[in-house]
Amino acid sequence: MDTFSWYAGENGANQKKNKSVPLCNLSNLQLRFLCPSDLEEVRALCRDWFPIAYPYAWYEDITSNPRFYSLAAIYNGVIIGLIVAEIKAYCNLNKEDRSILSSSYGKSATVAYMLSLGVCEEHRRNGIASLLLDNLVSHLTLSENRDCKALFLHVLTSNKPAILFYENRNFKLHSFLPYYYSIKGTRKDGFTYVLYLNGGHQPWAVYDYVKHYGHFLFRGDLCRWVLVWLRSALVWVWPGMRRMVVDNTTSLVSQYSWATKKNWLNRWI
Ligand SMILES: CC(=O)SCCNC(=O)CCNC(=O)[C@H](O)C(C)(C)COP(=O)(O)OP(=O)(O)OC[C@H]1O[C@@H](n2cnc3c(N)ncnc32)[C@H](O)[C@@H]1OP(=O)(O)O
Repeated sequence: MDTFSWYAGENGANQKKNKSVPLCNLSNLQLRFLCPSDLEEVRALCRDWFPIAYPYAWYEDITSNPRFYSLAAIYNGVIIGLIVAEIKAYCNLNKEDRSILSSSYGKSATVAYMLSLGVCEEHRRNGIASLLLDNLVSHLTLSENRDCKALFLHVLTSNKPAILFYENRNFKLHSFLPYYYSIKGTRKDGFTYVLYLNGGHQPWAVYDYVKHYGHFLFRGDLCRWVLVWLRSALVWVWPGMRRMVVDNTTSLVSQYSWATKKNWLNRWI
């Protein structure tokens, strides 16, 4: 049976140094949605995994309300991991989360918020969180969820294993949230991480506009459009010019395209 050594991160409470633990056999692992009878088991796990105390109503919600995508990994009949997410209308997001998505998606856009992801300590670094996340992402990329443009979450800046996990899974750091959490009366900083889905992207910055329109100009589209527009204007002013203008602009356009391509080839080959 394979073994591994725990990584010693800064957040030492959850990790054991150089302790070998057995990998669980993924073929004995089952995935199923949470149900109301899981409430106490889930509550005990979350108390163990997270420093934040959730109210009882939160556990009732995630174990019974179909609005939540609450998926559990079960091993030998016991919950060893779970992921909880919710799809929200973009316009209902809190102020600090609004900058996640470009406003160009309009009012129909939705985003998924990951409330929780956790795996029992003895089963970590075994691909279980990845499996749960893959399931969630598959669900969010179904055609019925194509309006869902991003999956985002908040994480404590001190939670190195989780940050490494999300970065390893292509989440991008979106923002720093100073004093976002209140843990046992102490304020702690958070990060927002985002994974864009279904063609979603963040609002464009100056660099993105320069890149987009630079590419547009380089392709010569703008130049071609100006020539076509000039041709139409001339033909409208003086219909007798038609034959001459059409011939000249056609050759101009093709000369321009060839010159651009040649320039490109000279520069890069
Ligand atoms: C929205 C939120 O809930 S944020 C809070 C996240 N949850 C928690 O902090 C609860 C406590 N932590 C955990 O439950 C787990 O450590 C999790 C959920 C962060 C990761 O679960 P795991 O099942 O261990 O993840 P998985 O095995 O799929 O890890 C995949 C990758 O994540 C990264 N990773 C995960 N844990 C670590 C770690 N301790 N050290 C370094 N990298 C890590 C690695 O890149 C790893 O790939 P590798 O094993 O090939 O190096």
